[in-house]
Amino acid sequence: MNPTMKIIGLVGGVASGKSAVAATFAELGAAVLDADRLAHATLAVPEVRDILVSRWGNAVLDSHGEVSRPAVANRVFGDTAAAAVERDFLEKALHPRIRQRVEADLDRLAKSDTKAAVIDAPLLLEAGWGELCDEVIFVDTPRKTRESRAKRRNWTLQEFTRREGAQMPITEKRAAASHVVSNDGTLKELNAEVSRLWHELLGSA
Ligand SMILES: CC(C)(COP(=O)(O)OP(=O)(O)OC[C@H]1O[C@@H](n2cnc3c(N)ncnc32)[C@H](O)[C@@H]1O)[C@@H](O)C(=O)NCCC(=O)NCCS
Ligand SMILES: Nc1ncnc2c1ncn2[C@@H]1O[C@H](COP(=O)(O)OP(=O)(O)OP(=O)(O)O)[C@@H](O)[C@H]1O
Repeated sequence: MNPTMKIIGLVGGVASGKSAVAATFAELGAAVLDADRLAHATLAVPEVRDILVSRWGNAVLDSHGEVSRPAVANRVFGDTAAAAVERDFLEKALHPRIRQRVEADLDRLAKSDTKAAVIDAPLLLEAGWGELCDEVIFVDTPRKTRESRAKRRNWTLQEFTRREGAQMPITEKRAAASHVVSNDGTLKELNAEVSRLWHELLGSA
């Protein structure tokens, strides 16, 4: 057993750089649990696919019969009450299953000599997973910088705004965090800041 393993959650706005921070923690020796990837794997579970088809029909499947993420995104993001209802449905189907996977990974890691596990989950606080964490780091990046970085994903400003609007307000995420990392500079500067924080959190462990 490894009772000293630290569990670190990452929060921040859309395209704030949570995955970039997680990548630096991984280089320093942390294990990273990527909730977006776990969500994608969960969408591929047949039972989940059937739940989504029962609500949205076959239009939500791609030509291979797999759940089409763009089709789902179109139904759940948006500032209408109807989109919020569909998003709630999706999250009720996915979040308990993703959490199970996160907890199973944490149990496995706690039995290894891993010093820290990092949970990279855009909805960490909204989903109530903050309670799994010893520390929560807010990745602080101005909105304009995030918008321009999100363009590299071929997201329009509208797509950015739709997703950001479906999340907890930035000020609340920041207030809930135990630490803040600024990501308005270069990746090199970010790496240096994350390294400093790693040593602060883990000491000589
Ligand atoms: C809606 C889906 C199919 C869209 O897939 P797509 O490939 O376009 O986006 P991807 O999953 O890579 O997410 C990219 C970003 O969108 C935002 N986002 C994703 N899901 C949500 C959500 N439910 N609410 C608000 N923002 C979200 C996050 O900032 C995330 O980092 C997918 O995001 C999904 O299944 N979401 C529900 C599960 C979930 O809540 N995931 C977040 C991790 S817990
Ligand atoms: N300091 C930086 N300088 C330049 N590009 C950066 C920097 N930090 C992150 N990026 C880039 O910005 C984009 C968004 O970063 P990243 O994917 O880490 O954000 P995220 O918070 O995980 O996003 P989301 O939760 O929306 O998926 C990526 O293309 C990443 O390479």
